[in-house]
Amino acid sequence: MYVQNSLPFEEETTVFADLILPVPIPKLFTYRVSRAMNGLIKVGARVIVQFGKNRVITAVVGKLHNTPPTNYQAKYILELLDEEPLVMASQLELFRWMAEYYLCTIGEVMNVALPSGLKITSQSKVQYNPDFDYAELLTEEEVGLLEEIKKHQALSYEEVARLVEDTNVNAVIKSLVGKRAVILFEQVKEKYKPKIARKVRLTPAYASGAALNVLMKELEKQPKQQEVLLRYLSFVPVQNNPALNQKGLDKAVFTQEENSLSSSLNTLMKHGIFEPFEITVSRFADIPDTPTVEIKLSASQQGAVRQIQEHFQDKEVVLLHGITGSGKTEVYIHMIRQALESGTQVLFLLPEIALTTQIVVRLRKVFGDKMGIYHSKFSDNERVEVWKGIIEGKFQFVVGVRSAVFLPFTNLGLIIVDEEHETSYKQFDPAPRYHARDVAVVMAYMHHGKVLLGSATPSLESYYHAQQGRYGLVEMFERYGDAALPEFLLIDIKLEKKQRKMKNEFSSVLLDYMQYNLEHDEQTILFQNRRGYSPYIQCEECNWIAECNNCDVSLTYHMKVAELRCHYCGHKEQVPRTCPNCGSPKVKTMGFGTEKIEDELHLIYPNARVQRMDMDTTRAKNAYQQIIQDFENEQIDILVGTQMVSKGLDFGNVSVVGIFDADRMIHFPEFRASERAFQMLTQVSGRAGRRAGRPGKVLIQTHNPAQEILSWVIQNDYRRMYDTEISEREQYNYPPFTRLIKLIVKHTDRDTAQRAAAQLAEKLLAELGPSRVLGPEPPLVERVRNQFLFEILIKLEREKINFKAAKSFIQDKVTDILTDKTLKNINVVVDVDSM
Ligand SMILES: Nc1ncnc2c1ncn2[C@@H]1O[C@H](COP(=O)(O)OP(=O)(O)OP(=O)(O)O)[C@@H](O)[C@H]1O
Ligand SMILES: [Zn+2]
Repeated sequence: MYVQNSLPFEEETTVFADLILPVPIPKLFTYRVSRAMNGLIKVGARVIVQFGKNRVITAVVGKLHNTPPTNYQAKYILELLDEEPLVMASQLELFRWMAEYYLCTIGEVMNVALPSGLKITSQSKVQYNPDFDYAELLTEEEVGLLEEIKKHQALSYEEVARLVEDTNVNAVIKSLVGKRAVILFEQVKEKYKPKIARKVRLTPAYASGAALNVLMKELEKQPKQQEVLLRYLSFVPVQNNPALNQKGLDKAVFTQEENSLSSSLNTLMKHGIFEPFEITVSRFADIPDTPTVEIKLSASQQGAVRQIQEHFQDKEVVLLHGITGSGKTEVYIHMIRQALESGTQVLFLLPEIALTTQIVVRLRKVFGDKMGIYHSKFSDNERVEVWKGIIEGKFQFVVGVRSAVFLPFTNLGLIIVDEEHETSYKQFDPAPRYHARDVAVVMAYMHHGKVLLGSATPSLESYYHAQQGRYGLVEMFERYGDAALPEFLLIDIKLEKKQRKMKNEFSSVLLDYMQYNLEHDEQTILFQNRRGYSPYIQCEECNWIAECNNCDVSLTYHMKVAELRCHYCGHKEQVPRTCPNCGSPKVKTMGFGTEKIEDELHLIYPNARVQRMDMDTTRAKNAYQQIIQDFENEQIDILVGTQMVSKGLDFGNVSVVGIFDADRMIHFPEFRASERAFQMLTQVSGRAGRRAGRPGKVLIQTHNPAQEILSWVIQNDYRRMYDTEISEREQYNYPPFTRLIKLIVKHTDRDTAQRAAAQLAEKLLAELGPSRVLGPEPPLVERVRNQFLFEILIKLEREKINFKAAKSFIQDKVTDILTDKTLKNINVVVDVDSM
């Protein structure tokens, strides 16, 4: 199936290479291969080329041939970076598919696929320093900028200039460099550097018991040098076991302190007693690597494994629907083992947030350092290590977030997608706007491998495919061990308010349960899917609300930093002391987020150990991990958080889960709202009572306890939710019965945006008909970062429509708009399978 790696070249022929350049232009570029490079260059290798007047960029060889381009003179490739392909033929095939399916260019796919450490650039770039751990040193502006840099992996000076408000870009960058938050790249060079540890050891002449005794005597007159030797021996007991000397000791042991011993160590090295050496260390060393623990599957888990295997006989994909705490992870582990034993590679996908200590540690215990980890919180260097490790055969098995689908697998036997319903599997920006679960299915097909999707609350799409017989379905309806599902209490806060029983955001019932938990050393999780202190501030006199300058959205009040912040563009400003509109001092915070709940908890329970977990408290590299660990060690009584607390966490001592503001999730104006609310409520509830003998309680605060969806959650009745929702989807032509393509038209001028969107919609409508084209309409937030948005939603039936042809038609119409001279600077985002 895969193309041959390199052409057998005759001496005389001129060789050309079609290159994949990281640019959004939908074609490959032909460059000329020099004689010297001729026999060496291979498809999938990286090369450096000049592109345009003064850009030097990294490209990947897509094809080798002997046909010169007809309409331009091919430039020479400047440099060949790899002797062996860095991008496998199987990846190229997948990337081509992604570009075609998601309506973007293969260059854009490549750009996202390659860790930036494998890319080279001639411009000065600022890159996030992954080892930076001192967020508290930064000003607010720097924090915002750093977030952007992190998001884009690296930014050029110009890009940074566009992001900072005051004109002094240099000063900001200089400060960030000074604080070691970012790294500057000036020249053309590879960014990846292996991590080196500097070590010292005794030279062979001294590495035995007898020689050491002599040496000890000799050093009696040099107490400092003797101290070096003694310290070395205390860590590396060479007297008892001379072989230990080989591994040596970190040099830092002698140099890192106030009265450092480095000069004495240097003297000893000069005299040939100690010798320095270096080793390359893996960057994953800090994740524990404990020996294998044997796990016995329960009867229900064994049953699930057997059924999955049976389905795999004739199905490519199996959906494992197992309730929260049913022990899906152990089932995965079993399947992974089998696949590895049969000699294939395995990929385990996890949603962004859940990939932390807990599950990784569980997998590490079983698979040790044969397992690679691919995560956005890891540094670029670490990602390069995984990439190369897969090619070298060091990692047969990789656990990773959505971008792990880009890794250089050649022989995938099994892909597991845990929490397959998670929306974070869908990438929104930049292109390719792919869904990692769907890509996994295609990928497995290309590799002749299998896919196991798992969830306690499957997406409607996957469950539908299972109902249709396209996927195998395996279900587990009991928790592991004798743990029971939690009991639910619906708290009518309308009633409590009337009876004046509420204490700020807390119902009396919730307070009672938390009190009980505090007294009995049991833990509580509180869930509010909104960060910050309050979502807006308002003037009591004139009703003025603080809004963002750049976006049509209210500013969130953050108490700890005493600021108003825009959650769409990152804009920040001071909190006004008086209303800017009428001058009244009665400006009040309205609504509540996690920060307010945390704050109130401190007042209500001054002695309780309260921790908040949301995007604001988990920015630093290890913050998330630390919170999880503290909670696991029961050093936290109450954990307050956004959806971060709802995902896959497994704690034994949580007996109460409290949910605020359930109504807002349920009534969100979006066709997936019921499905999402059900998933979110079920998942967060599932964190309670996960061990036998310790039943859990879930308290849901709502204005309307009679809502149907709450009864589904309480009865853990996924099927009822599914049946109700699926019939609505069918009736109104929504997925899984249709495929959605969302077009977002953007412009800084509202009229231009609207005009362009209307034009585009009209053209689409003429061909596709009114039942398939909705809009244009402004989205919930009409303006973001000073761009006005209009959305067009296209619904294409699964069966009736030729998806490929329809997409190509849509792409054409989009190109028309983008190239329309009367619509300067218009931007259109094309989002296939939009969520
Ligand atoms: N066979 C087993 N032997 C010992 N412990 C097990 C076994 N199976 C599951 N467990 C334990 O039961 C608990 C729940 O399992 P697990 O976390 O895999 O559930 P899950 O199905 O992934 O739930 P969720 O969907 O809520 O994340 C874990 O603490 C796990 O270690
Ligand atoms: Zn904004």
